[in-house]
Amino acid sequence: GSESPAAPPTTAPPPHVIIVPSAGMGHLIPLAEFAKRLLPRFTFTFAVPTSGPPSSSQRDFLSSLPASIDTSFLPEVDLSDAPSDAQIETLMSLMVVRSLPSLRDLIASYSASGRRVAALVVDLFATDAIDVALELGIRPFIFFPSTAMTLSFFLHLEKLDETVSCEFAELSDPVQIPGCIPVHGKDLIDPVQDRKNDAYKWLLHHSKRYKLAEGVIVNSFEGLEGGPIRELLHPEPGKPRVYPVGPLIQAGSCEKGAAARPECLKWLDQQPRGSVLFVNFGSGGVLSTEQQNELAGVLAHSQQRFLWVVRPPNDGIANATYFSVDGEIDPLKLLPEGFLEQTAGRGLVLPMWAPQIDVLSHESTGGFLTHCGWNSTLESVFHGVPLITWPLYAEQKMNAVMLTEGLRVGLRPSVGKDGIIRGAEIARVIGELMEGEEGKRIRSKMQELKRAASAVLSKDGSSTRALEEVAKIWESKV
Ligand SMILES: O=c1ccn([C@@H]2O[C@H](COP(=O)(O)OP(=O)(O)O[C@H]3O[C@H](CO)[C@@H](O)[C@H](O)[C@H]3O)[C@@H](O)[C@H]2O)c(=O)[nH]1
Repeated sequence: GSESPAAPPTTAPPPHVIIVPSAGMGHLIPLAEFAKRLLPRFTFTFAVPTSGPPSSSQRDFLSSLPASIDTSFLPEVDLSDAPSDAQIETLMSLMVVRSLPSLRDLIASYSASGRRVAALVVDLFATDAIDVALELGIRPFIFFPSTAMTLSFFLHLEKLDETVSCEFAELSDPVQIPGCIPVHGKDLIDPVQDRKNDAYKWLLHHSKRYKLAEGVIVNSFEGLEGGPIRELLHPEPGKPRVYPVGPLIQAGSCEKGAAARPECLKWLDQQPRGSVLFVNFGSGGVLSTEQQNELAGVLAHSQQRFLWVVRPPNDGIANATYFSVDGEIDPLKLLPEGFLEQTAGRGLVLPMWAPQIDVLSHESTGGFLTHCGWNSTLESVFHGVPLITWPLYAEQKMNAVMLTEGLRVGLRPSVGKDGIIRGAEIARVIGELMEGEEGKRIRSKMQELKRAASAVLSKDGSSTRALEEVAKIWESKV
């Protein structure tokens, strides 16, 4: 009897992919959607750099993901030496750089256990992690959670830096980003507004490193951003390959009729079709006290139905709740006196957070006053909701320019000389969007984009094909 039973067929585990996000829900959410689309062909680990305990929103979100997308919070790094006025891009970048040794250990532990690590996906401010991938023979990819326009700007920044000597906001002519509508320097992304600041140096540093990646995955599609995407897809030496895979957005979580359906959705069920204005400034956006009161005044004195996610105002920084939305103050207490009584029934205020996808996909929602974060924008496009663009920070002003002057799917209120959008102007754009002729035109243009968004995600759509190309590369051995 030399015959031994045949070994049972073993299926090799799927290749593994490590994802390095930089801080903030706006970066985690699209990365997770991206990973979900590639199950079960790959398994994933989020290797999350930290500088303190992760926020509960971050934890809850990561632990709600399918089992084959797991999380490893990298050991806390110390950022206490960073200047107290360090900008968010500086902090995010430092956090990644200081987490590289533990990232290297984590990847090595996978390789040592015989798992093939097929790719390292880093997000826009985590390009330093590319060095670890190159060192360990793993394919480096960048996931760009923002617009193709911003990506085009990143790739063009080195040249701008060499040719422009003043601050960009001082340029009299608008800046021409390849493939994009012209933008005034003051509308470019925040970290380039002060070229002496470390945030600018970091951005320039990252932008020069994009060519080290084997590919850049961007959460957009040609029907939305034809100009920059055609430009980005055009091969040129020193330019990374770009894969437009968007819109990657979350699906709603609250079934109609479900027992645990949140109150705000039950309230929406009672409202007329397309009648409610949804007001929300992303995962971290806050208004100044004066600005918040101005908005509250309009909502209190108009007849407009609304659903408003209210945060404690902040007079210093517009992204005050970015790293955490675990607030201690009840923001409803900070609204102008009498606001809740005046708007009862017609309006609903939610402290801190809303099930945004469920709100945007609800038929009662007829408009979205947004800070123009790219996820919020894509979610609105996907559900065909027209916009009032109210950019606050990061690349949001660029997004607003694209949405209002380029695509014309939103109205942008003008900001006064003192930096405040006054009540009359707020009332004008709300009235125009919800009732006016321009609003009708915007609504129908948004419906066109909505159809284009589902087409690119269909079986033969361009985003499905781009995603498939990425998967094929990862499945092939280095
Ligand atoms: O009450 C809320 C608030 C937010 N969200 C979700 O959180 C995400 C927010 O993302 P986004 O709209 O992109 O805003 P930010 O969190 O501000 O995103 C950061 O990251 C984006 C992608 O890079 C950039 O476009 C933004 O400018 C930047 O601030 C979206 O999926 C929302 O649906 C909720 O579900 N409920």
